[in-house]
Amino acid sequence: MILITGGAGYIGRHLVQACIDTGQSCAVVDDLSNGSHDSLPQDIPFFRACISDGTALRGILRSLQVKTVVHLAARTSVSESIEMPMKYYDTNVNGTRVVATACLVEGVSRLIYASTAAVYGVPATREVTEDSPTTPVSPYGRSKLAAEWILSGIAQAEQLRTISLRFFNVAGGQVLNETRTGHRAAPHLLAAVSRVAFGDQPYLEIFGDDYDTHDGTCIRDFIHVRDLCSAILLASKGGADNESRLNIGAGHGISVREIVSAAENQIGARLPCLIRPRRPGDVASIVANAQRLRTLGWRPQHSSLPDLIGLVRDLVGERDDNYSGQKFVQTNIRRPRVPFPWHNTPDSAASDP
Ligand SMILES: NC(=O)c1ccc[n+]([C@@H]2O[C@H](COP(=O)([O-])OP(=O)(O)OC[C@H]3O[C@@H](n4cnc5c(N)ncnc54)[C@H](O)[C@@H]3O)[C@@H](O)[C@H]2O)c1
Ligand SMILES: O=c1ccn([C@@H]2O[C@H](COP(=O)(O)OP(=O)(O)O[C@H]3O[C@H](CO)[C@H](O)[C@H](O)[C@H]3O)[C@@H](O)[C@H]2O)c(=O)[nH]1
Repeated sequence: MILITGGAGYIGRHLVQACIDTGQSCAVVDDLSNGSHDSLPQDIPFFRACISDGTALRGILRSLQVKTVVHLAARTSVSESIEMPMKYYDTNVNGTRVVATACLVEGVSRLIYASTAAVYGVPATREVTEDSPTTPVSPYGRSKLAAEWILSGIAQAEQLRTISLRFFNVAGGQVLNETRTGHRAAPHLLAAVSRVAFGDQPYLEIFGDDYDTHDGTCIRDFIHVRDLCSAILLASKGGADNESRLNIGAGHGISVREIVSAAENQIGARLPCLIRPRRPGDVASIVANAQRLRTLGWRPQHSSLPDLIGLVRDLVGERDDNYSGQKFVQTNIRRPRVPFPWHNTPDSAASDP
């Protein structure tokens, strides 16, 4: 039995589905601060609790005889962490300490921790390996790294095996109709592109086009959430027990502009875009060296650019209400608020279109 903290969130609900698909039993604990119980199958044991409540956690671990915990619950926005750092240290550092303590007391064998590429900060090399320096530039990244340190310290002293999986930019399978399903609109790039494509958001804000990259926009390593889940399941079955930290990325960099252009090609319409100032906490470029993960037999199956972008169009078909692909394109043709994405002037970018 695997207990997934934060299992009602974006990655969590995909992980629950991956468990079901592979016959792995699982349960979820989540305080629903940014998740939705409705997005989980009814027969998955669900406990509404905060990870900082050690008594509740211990009771859940004991009653289900949990042997593996996948710890996803966290505050996850880089920009929010700059505005509200204590919220991040409370949940991400103290919350992880409480989860680890409960695991130790209840005899859990393996704790798999959702860390992040944000622990590397501004990389000195094009690709980062697990041994690259960790110099996070946001409270989010610092809080996730501090939690990694707690876990590696425990692993050296106690029976609990811990591994930090450093997720790069997870994409795909976003919730549509976010407001209707009670999810907060995800700030991630691919989610925002999908919203603009569906007409749920009037335009895409591109945060900075003056970075030192080939097209001036930031470069990220996007990994499809299904590929991410297969890596988590590999670790949950002991396939990464010799590692203490692992990069989980596809291993290739894609710029914000490349994402937008690929989406435009897929849907046959322009995405209205506005160039905004750089977003605090963003780094110009970060790409995983995922060689260690590959050595364990993992390969990305869904994380190529066409696969990632294909989702935008595929989702149009999934949407059950008024959005056929035809209407979708018309929506964008009829309602462009910015005539040509890349040509807005600094003046026009200063105010909303
Ligand atoms: N999405 C990404 O691109 C990405 C990249 C790197 C790392 N990660 C990490 O993966 C994990 C999951 O991210 P996500 O994108 O699914 O985020 P999410 O916000 O969708 O999911 C997090 C879940 O944790 C729950 N939660 C938050 N605080 C809690 C608390 N105190 N007690 C119990 N539950 C709580 C929320 O309700 C939510 O359901 C996080 O640890 C995040 O740092 C995500
Ligand atoms: O509407 C948007 C959203 C994003 N971006 C840009 O797209 C890139 C990716 O931004 P995301 O918000 O999608 O992702 P981040 O790289 O900021 O962070 C994500 O990946 C990190 C790991 O690399 C963290 O773990 C974090 O939880 C997760 O949000 C950044 O350059 C950002 O400025 C835009 O231009 N417009």
